Amino acid sequence: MFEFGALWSFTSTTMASLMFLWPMYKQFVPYQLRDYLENTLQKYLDKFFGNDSNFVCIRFPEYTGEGLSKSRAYDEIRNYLSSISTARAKRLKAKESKNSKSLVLSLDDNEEVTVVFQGVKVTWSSTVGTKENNNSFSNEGRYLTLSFDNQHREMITKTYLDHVLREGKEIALKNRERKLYTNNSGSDFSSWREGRWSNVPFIHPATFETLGMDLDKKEEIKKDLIKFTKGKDYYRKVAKPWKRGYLLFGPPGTGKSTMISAIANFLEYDVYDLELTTVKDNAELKKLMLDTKGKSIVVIEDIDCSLELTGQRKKKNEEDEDEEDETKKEAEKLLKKERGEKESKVTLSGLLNAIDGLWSACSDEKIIVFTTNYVDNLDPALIRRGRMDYRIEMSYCRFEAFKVLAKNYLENESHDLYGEIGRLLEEVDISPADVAENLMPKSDEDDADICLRRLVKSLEEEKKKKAESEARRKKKKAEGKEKRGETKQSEKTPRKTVKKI
Ligand SMILES: Nc1ncnc2c1ncn2[C@@H]1O[C@H](COP(=O)(O)OP(=O)(O)OP(=O)(O)O)[C@@H](O)[C@H]1O
Ligand SMILES: [Mg+2]
Repeated sequence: MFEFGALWSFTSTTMASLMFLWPMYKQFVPYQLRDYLENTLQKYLDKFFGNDSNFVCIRFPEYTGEGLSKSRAYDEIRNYLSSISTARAKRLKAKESKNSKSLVLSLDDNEEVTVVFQGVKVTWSSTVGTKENNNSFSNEGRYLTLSFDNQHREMITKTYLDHVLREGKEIALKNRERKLYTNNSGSDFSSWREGRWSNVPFIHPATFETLGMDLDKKEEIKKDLIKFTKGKDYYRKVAKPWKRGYLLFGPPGTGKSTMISAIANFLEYDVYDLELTTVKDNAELKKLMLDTKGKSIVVIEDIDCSLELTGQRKKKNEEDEDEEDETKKEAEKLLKKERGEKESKVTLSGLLNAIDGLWSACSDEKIIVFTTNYVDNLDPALIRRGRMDYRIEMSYCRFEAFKVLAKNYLENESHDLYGEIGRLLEEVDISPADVAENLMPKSDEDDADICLRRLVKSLEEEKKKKAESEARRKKKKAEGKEKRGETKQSEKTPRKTVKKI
């Protein structure tokens, strides 16, 4: 009885002291010493209970063994842990993201978090090495440790670690600052310093919601894009590189460039704006393409003006018509030579190879976009299916597109003038850019009513112009007919005379 009482009083005193001392220990003992003490204690306890063979630890140092290069695996695991820690860890570390959009939370140093994966419990801990080796030159500076029961070794080292790295990579892609790249010209001084592409943050605000176009067409495009992004296995199955070509064509100001930004924002892709005229030759073009990363859009704007990509295949009779143009182009070439500018030697076949030659399988998930005002001017080989898989015609502004623009610019969804505007838009070909210009308030006094009236006025003017030009065209045609009639008559007369003779 006495012994039980003594044991009880010893246990309760020890527990009370521990409860009292624990917070002080946590607060006052430096974490390096705590780390050491806890690890040693753990080792003895494991030995005592015969547990030491059951636990496996994998250490992931921040720096790789090779000099100062940062370990990619460490970064990916940290990304993976950031979302888990935010929900579960007691101590977190906050850092401002690169684009300062938000704070990024991660597991604090010397803190741990437990994760259950497929029913198996694993523990991640984040450690800062001891003082002697805690410097930037040491591989032991900071590291993450994964510990788990030995019986799950196979599953954790294969399935779970794969899952962690994949998730980490995806999180990094989501959090990254998106870029707009442009190619440096070969002769540019900066090209060898900065690489083939220069970049700036991509911050264009266009989205599919703000894009004025036929709603069904918009939905169709979005569906196609989503299908593409989920198509990794499909493309592998059909043995095709994971890429898709879009051809955007239509008159100026109909939203082709805006559509590219909307696609980039929708898919969260980078954009490579390729200026073909500054690419020296086919070899450089190939290198540029090889230097692009996945999850990106490679854009060649105004492809019909970029290079003479149709020249070699022109029919004979067209060549005569273009003789005058040729002379002009020759003069321009000479002028360029005099100025020391280099002529691009990229050819159609070079471009075709760069788009879907062997290189295209080198990086995944890439969209190639061509834009043009004159689709008929392009060589059929350049825009055949398989190369340009999806053709999108950006057309003049009709009522549905107008409603989107009115909502964007005026925050207006209905008005008495909508009926009249709808009718006029069916009769007149006006670009969304022109409609947008009319809808944009020019002063603080400009309200929706004033802007819509201004639009009606310019639509009516367009209608009048169209009627006038139609009348002129008809008149010309009639005059032409008349002339031809006269000529024929005058041609016929001598023939008849000849016959008579
Ligand atoms: N469909 C549209 N929806 C919303 N805004 C548009 C649309 N089309 C044009 N705009 C507006 O007009 C401006 C010019 O459009 P954009 O540059 O996209 O036309 P584009 O078709 O690329 O013209 P170009 O053939 O001359 O390059 C844009 O900044 C945008 O504000
Ligand atoms: Mg454009």
